[in-house]
Amino acid sequence: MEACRLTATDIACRRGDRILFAGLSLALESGQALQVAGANGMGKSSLIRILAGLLRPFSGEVERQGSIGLLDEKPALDEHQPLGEALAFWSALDTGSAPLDRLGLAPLLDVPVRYLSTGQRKRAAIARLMGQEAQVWLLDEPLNGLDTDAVALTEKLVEDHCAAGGIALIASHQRFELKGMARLELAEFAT
Ligand SMILES: Nc1ncnc2c1ncn2[C@@H]1O[C@H](COP(=O)(O)OP(=O)(O)OP(=O)(O)O)[C@@H](O)[C@H]1O
Repeated sequence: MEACRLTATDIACRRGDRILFAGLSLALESGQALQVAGANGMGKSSLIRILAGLLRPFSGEVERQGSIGLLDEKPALDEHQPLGEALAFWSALDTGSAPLDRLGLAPLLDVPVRYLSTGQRKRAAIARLMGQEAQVWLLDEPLNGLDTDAVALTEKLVEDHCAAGGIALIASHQRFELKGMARLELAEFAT
């Protein structure tokens, strides 16, 4: 994997008329992972969106080197299509292949996306992320709805991604097991 980098310098986030956090800086290089922790409403999803380039920071700068893969609560999969076809739309464009068997999705390919359970939906979103082969993973609550086996698998996939030279930033209030992962407490930047 080509070298990648994600930096945020002195960023602040405004939502409505509130500044949620300010003075936040981070720098991630190839192979590194960071967990962003914080209570509900602290601004974890907003930070992920700023880092992804989907939301402008109120102040400060973000620099990205490498392709971005975003996993959030809205998988970009057509709700009206069977899972297999919804994933096939992306696999025609993506470079990688999704590990459908490992993610327990193989028996679900005929099921319309809208009928998938919360955990199945999350697994499908992870499958798409894997197929995308992006260098920088921005994961918003990646463990939500997953059972114990799927949690362990997701942690392993992130570990492998970083071992291959990728970056992972994980916004979650849940514990995410990854050796050597740094942790950022959003509360320390709350205004
Ligand atoms: N478009 C918006 N306009 C105004 N306020 C917003 C907007 N989007 C989010 N907010 C507010 O910004 C705050 C932070 O939201 P955000 O989703 O980033 O928090 P979070 O830490 O991810 O929360 P959770 O753990 O509950 O998912 C919340 O108070 C939310 O209501």
